[in-house]
Amino acid sequence: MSLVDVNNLSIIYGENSVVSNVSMQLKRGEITTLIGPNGAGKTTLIKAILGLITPSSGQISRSESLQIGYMPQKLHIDPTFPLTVERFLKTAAFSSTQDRLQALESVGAEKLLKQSVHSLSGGETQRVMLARSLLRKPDLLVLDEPAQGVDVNGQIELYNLIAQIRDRYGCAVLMISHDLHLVMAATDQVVCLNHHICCSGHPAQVSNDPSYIELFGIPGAENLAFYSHHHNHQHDRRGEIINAKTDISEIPGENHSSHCGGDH
Ligand SMILES: Nc1ncnc2c1ncn2[C@@H]1O[C@H](COP(=O)(O)OP(=O)(O)OP(=O)(O)O)[C@@H](O)[C@H]1O
Repeated sequence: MSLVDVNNLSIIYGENSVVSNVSMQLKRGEITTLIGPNGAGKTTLIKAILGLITPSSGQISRSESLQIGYMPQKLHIDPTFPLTVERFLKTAAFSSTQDRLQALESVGAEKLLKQSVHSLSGGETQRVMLARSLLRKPDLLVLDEPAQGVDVNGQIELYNLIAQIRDRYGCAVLMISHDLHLVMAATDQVVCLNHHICCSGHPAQVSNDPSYIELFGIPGAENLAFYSHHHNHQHDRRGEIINAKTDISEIPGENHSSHCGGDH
């Protein structure tokens, strides 16, 4: 059974159709990644799922007493405001010392408890924000570009960590990412959004193809996978559909944008 069921959702701002006819399901134990170009409507869709935006049409059904943990894109804290990680965690939800330590321990950051949030590295900040979102013991964890400001090695660690959290808490995870290839390391369902859903699918078998590893020659290349999907249209630069075609299956190593014609 789904935790969240999105049905024919559309969100229109003025004359701008930002999210158009989107249907998707979020299930316990599954990691879903939203990919798509800037301005494609990813954050808007997430806000609607969080209940922060009323859809123009369509429905979002949430399972009863659904607990959602949300990790925003950025931490906005006045740099002159003294704040330890412990105090920052206390602002999230009612939690005991043990809860806070356990959340930090889940993200491998227990040693940061007494440290100032202003002195954290990019990767440490993301871990602490992740720990904060875990304090509500969420059924659904929503992460808006969790790997922002984290270097490539840190990103691989972060995605592995998210997969571990999914296993440990048994929650569903919905995240936005711009890095298709790294995200493949820890995703069950990929949804490619360009206002409407262009394509969606499961990551396929991890590729051992030498040319694939050569193409993405980074640490953790063995984690890279590709996914297959059908894409039956092209977009112009603004994301408008300009040419509906018969189904095309992507092949390993082929660039998604070669089919899309858009810049995603
Ligand atoms: N409250 C609003 N009123 C009017 N337009 C909005 C509003 N919120 C978002 N938009 C517009 O909707 C479009 C989609 O924005 P959104 O932030 O959802 O995109 P995104 O896919 O998350 O982009 P990015 O990858 O750049 O973060 C943008 O053109 C944005 O300007």
